Amino acid sequence: MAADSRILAVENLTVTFGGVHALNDVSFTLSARRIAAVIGPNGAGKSTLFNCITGVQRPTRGTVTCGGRSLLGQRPHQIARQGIARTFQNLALLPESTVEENVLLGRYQHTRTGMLAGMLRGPRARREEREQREYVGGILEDCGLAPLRYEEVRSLPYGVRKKVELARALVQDPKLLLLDEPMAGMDSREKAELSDLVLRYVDDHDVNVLMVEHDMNVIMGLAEEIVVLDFGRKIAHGTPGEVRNDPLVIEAYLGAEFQSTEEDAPEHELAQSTQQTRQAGE
Ligand SMILES: Nc1ncnc2c1ncn2[C@@H]1O[C@H](COP(=O)(O)OP(=O)(O)OP(=O)(O)O)[C@@H](O)[C@H]1O
Repeated sequence: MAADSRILAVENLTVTFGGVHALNDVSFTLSARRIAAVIGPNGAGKSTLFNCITGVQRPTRGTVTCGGRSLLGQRPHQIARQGIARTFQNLALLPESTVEENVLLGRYQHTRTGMLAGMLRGPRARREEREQREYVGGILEDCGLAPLRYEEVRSLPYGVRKKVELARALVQDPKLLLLDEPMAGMDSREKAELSDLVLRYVDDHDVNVLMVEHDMNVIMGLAEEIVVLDFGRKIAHGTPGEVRNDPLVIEAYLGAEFQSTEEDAPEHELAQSTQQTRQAGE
């Protein structure tokens, strides 16, 4: 085992904007479990947490380490190179480029030939470009996007664009994948498809996922571990069963709807379908 195998450790993380504590002394460690979630009401600090992990936001105080290595002071592209990939709450795609072109952008840190060689299109650059397109083709296939490879992103429905953004994160071959509201704006069929895709990907790759998502059916079906934020503070961290029965979480966010009597028994259609997929893969 490596000296520090913890995939992500957040310690005393604090971010202050003027008088507002977007994050207030938040600490947690993700380790063995593969899919984790951060939940909480609007303004709880979820996006700020993602911004700190990806180097977009410098914390006022505290540390973030991945695999034992501090991420503080690193630029977003340096953090991406360490295997941390992210999707955004609001799509960050190039609408006038094709699906393939958008997803290829995710491969840039895996290319060896530089920009100049690429522009001059020497044989090495051409070979590398072919390899990258093949790699991207495989992920597009996995994501069900292969038939749309040469379509411009702006012509696609919102749910499909969310998938394109996920594909762009997956081609980075990340060890930590941060998904910021990946299911927002999707219908229940699209959510079930995307949940299955995430589960399959996690089963087939050495990757940990941390997601922010408001749909509790999705969270309860996918996450093995949940961190709950409220007004910038961590109010709970545990399994779905623990979190949904936590009085603080019920009061701040969930209400009584997700309370359960039977640990880890999914009550919802999507949770059942994703759990079945997971069991089938075991
Ligand atoms: N750049 C900023 N400047 C000032 N305040 C900010 C900034 N970014 C976030 N905040 C504030 O910090 C708090 C946490 O915001 P954040 O976006 O992290 O919450 P969130 O949990 O992601 O919310 P949502 O679920 O609505 O996306 C909020 O009060 C927000 O208004």
